Amino acid sequence: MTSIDPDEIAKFEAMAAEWWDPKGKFKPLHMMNPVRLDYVTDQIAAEFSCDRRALRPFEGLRILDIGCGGGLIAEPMARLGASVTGADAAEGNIAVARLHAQQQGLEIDYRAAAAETLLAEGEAFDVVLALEIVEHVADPAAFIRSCRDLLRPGGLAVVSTLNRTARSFGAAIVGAEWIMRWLPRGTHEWNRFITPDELAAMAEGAGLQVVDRRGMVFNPLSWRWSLSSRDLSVNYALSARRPA
Ligand SMILES: C[S@@+](CC[C@H](N)C(=O)[O-])C[C@H]1O[C@@H](n2cnc3c(N)ncnc32)[C@H](O)[C@@H]1O
Ligand SMILES: [Mg+2]
Repeated sequence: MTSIDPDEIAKFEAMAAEWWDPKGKFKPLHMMNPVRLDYVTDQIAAEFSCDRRALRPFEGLRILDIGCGGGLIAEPMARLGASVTGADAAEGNIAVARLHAQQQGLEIDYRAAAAETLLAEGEAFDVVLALEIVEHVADPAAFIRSCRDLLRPGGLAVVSTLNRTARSFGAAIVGAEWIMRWLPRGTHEWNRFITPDELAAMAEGAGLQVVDRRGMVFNPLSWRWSLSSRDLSVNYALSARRPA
């Protein structure tokens, strides 16, 4: 089994140099990053009863960021004290991520690998982050099962992706690719987007307990992102626990 879809990896290889350019092709991820980080941090802190006021609240936690890209989330996780492994199937991304972490003086274990490769190596983590990757893998349900297997019992998975709605077509394809041209045309394929119910069913099918679902909403008037428990129509995240 491989979760790798070669055409998808090629798209990301071609954009690798732009990961840390906030005005480049990953502008949407940079814009969304603070709100995403808030969500991920809250979920992890709640699940593992971390002391949010501590200097390094995630000290002692082993976090895997699967499909880490340039490390936009792996880096803040390391700053919060976690021991972070970042894996991506695109080697160019890993080269960029390694160099950037080094420049920041951060120690992150970066690997050019898919989830299955880490599994074969017998790795297990307290937290698996799979942000904006399920819509790019070959078989999302099988990928979620690999994420489960990479969690130790009692571990937490946080998955974020795009819902498959008329609004997500308008925002992610027409808005971000055709009008704003933030992303090259064809970066996203709408029919690969996954609804929250479908993602929850995949998680439950893998034996995970869904603990939270949250929308990440962009307001074009204030140009701001916020979290919402009601509006999951475009971007959203789901957290699920592997039972102990
Ligand atoms: C949209 S990017 C998201 C990057 C990062 N998670 C973030 O949100 O900032 C998706 C990433 O997943 C990677 N990817 C796609 N399929 C993968 C697979 N099967 N195994 C590992 N990485 C994969 C791509 O190379 C790309 O870097
Ligand atoms: Mg995406």
